[in-house]
Amino acid sequence: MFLPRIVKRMSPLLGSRMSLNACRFASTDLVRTEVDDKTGIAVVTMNRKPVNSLNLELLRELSSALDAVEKNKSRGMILASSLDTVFSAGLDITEMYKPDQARLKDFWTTLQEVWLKLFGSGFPTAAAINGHAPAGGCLLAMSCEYRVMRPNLTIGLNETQLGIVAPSWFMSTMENILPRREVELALTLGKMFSTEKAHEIGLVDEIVDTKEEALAKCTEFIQLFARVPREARALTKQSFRREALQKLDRDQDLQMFIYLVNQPQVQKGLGLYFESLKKK
Ligand SMILES: CCCCCCCC/C=C\CC(=O)SCCNC(=O)CCNC(=O)[C@H](O)C(C)(C)COP(=O)(O)OP(=O)(O)OC[C@H]1O[C@@H](n2cnc3c(N)ncnc32)[C@H](O)[C@@H]1OP(=O)(O)O
Repeated sequence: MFLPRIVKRMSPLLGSRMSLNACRFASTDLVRTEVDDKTGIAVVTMNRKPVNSLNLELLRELSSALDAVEKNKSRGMILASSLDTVFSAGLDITEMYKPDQARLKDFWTTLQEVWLKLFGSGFPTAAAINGHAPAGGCLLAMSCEYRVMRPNLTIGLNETQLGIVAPSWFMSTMENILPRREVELALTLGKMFSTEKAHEIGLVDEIVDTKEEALAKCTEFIQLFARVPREARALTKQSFRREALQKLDRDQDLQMFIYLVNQPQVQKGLGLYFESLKKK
C-alpha cells in the first residue's frame, strides 16, 4: 500500500525538470508513481529487474497505482519503465509454469483487474515505450490511448509463437487500435513488430529517440484534453470501450485460463520456451 507514503518534496536528487515542478511521489519497490504538480500528470514507472515481467506482486502494485491515480484526480497517466531496453517482457512465465494453483488464480484475477482499470480508466493514458513490449507488455501499452516508442525495439502479441492463445480481451484491445484484418494476421502469426513497422500500421503513434522525449510527447498528448470537460471525456472514452470491457466474463475467462495453462502440452511448451530464454 503506497498511499500513506505519498510525500511532497522538492528534491535536489531529481533531474532538473522534475525538481522544478515539485512532484508528489507514491512509490513502492516495483512501481514508482510521480505526480507532476505543474501538469497534474502521473508517471507510473514499472521497476522490476531484469525485464519487468508481470508477476503477481508487480500486477498488484500496478493495480494500486491505478487506484491512486484515479483517487488523486490526476490529469492523466503515463506508463513507463525504469529499464533501459525493456518496457515489459509480458507475463512472468514462472507464474504459469508448474504453478501453485491458488497463486495462479490470484495472478490471473489481478491481471484482469489491471486491464479493466487501465483500459477502462476515465483519465487520459499514454505509454512511453522505452523498451521491448512483447505479449502482456504490449497489452499494457495498447490499453493506453497513445503510444510513443523508441526506435529499433519490438512490440506485439507473440502468444501463438509460444503455443498459447491470447485471450479474447487481448484481441479486443488490439482491435481498438488496428483494423480487424491486421489484428487477425498479427495474432495468428504471433507477430512481433519493429518500432518502425508498428508506427507504419498505427500500433504506435510516434517514434522518438529518448525516454525523455517519449515522456514529453505523452505529456503533450494528455494536455490536448486540458480544455475538454473531464466527465464528458471520461464517459465518451468508456462508452467507446464498453463493448470490449463488457465482453470480458471474468469468471469464465479465469476457468478457461486455469484449464489451458494446466494442459500438459501447454506446460511442456512453456517449459521449453523458458529454457530457451535462459540459454539465450
Ligand atoms: C483464456 C485463455 C488463456 C490463455 C493462456 C495464457 C495467455 C497468456 C497471455 C499472455 C502471455 C505472456 O505475456 S507470456 C510472456 C511472453 N513474453 C515473451 O515472450 C518475452 C520473452 N522475453 C524476451 O523476449 C526478452 O527477455 C526481452 C526481449 C523482453 C528482453 O531481452 P534481454 O536480452 O534484455 O533479456 P533476456 O532475454 O536475457 O532476459 C533476462 C532474464 O529475464 C528472463 N525473462 C525474460 N522474459 C521473461 C518472462 N516473460 N518471464 C519470466 N522471465 C523472463 C530471462 O529468462 C532471463 O533470465 P536469466 O537472467 O535468469 O537467464
